[in-house]
Amino acid sequence: MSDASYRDAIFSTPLDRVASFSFDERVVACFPDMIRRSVPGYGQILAMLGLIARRHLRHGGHVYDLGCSLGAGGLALAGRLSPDAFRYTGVDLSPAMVARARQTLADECPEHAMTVLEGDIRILDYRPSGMIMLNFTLQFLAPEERDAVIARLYDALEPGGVLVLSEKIKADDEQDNAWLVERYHDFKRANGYSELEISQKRNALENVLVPDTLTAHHTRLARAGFPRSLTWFQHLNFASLIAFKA
Ligand SMILES: C[S@@+](CC[C@H](N)C(=O)[O-])C[C@H]1O[C@@H](n2cnc3c(N)ncnc32)[C@H](O)[C@@H]1O
Ligand SMILES: O=C(O)C(=O)C[C@]1(C(=O)O)C=C[C@@H](O)C=C1
Repeated sequence: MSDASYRDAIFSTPLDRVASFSFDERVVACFPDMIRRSVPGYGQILAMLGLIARRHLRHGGHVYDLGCSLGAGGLALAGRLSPDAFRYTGVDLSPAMVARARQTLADECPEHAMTVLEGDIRILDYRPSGMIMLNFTLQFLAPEERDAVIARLYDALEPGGVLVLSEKIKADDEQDNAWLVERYHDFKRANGYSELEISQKRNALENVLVPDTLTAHHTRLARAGFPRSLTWFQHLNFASLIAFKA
């Protein structure tokens, strides 16, 4: 890999005031390590994206990766599909993420048609697409903004198109939710995060990453017009859904 990646130590020292989490230069520099150690099943979800595209995307179809960060979704597709099989557009609001994603995709898959736009998925002028990936991004939008974005993605999808939506989730039942969150913290401990890192990150994400329940996600997808959606992956309080446009 051309992009140096550092171990995530952002919340490892006591901070007087824990600022709200943001995708700044410091997060970008350690992002591959952070997401791998913080999202249960992240690698498994990425590994399936190419297989889903092979089944659902017509040859040469267009794919969006919204909130693409360093372009991991694009790399996953390029690993499974030939250059003529798809065109990829990653979109991210963070200039530091966009710069690194462009460099990584150019270095790692020079033969593929990969574009990365700096933009806001809430106001993007979407082009018709066969597949849209929204991996751990919707959770960062204000809850009242989520319906409108999903409705616009439904409109952008071509007939037969699919939306892959991966999210941190909340369980419907409070007791179930507490168990999942406790085991999620065990997962983080097992991946080398300290108590201080876990609690400071939790504070930084408060009101920034607001998870929905799976029920809320499926209901929203139906409201936007998707006739069918299912949860195809769940590991603790992280899940991935797929929604089909008729
Ligand atoms: C957890 S990361 C996504 C991880 C990435 N999809 C992956 O698979 O590696 C969330 C990303 O969403 C981006 N983001 C948040 N709000 C956004 C918005 N309104 N428009 C575009 N990108 C946004 C952030 O800058 C960040 O890079
Ligand atoms: O660390 C956490 O508590 C998380 O929720 C993980 C999570 C995410 O789900 O997006 C939060 C922020 C970073 O983008 C990477 C991973």
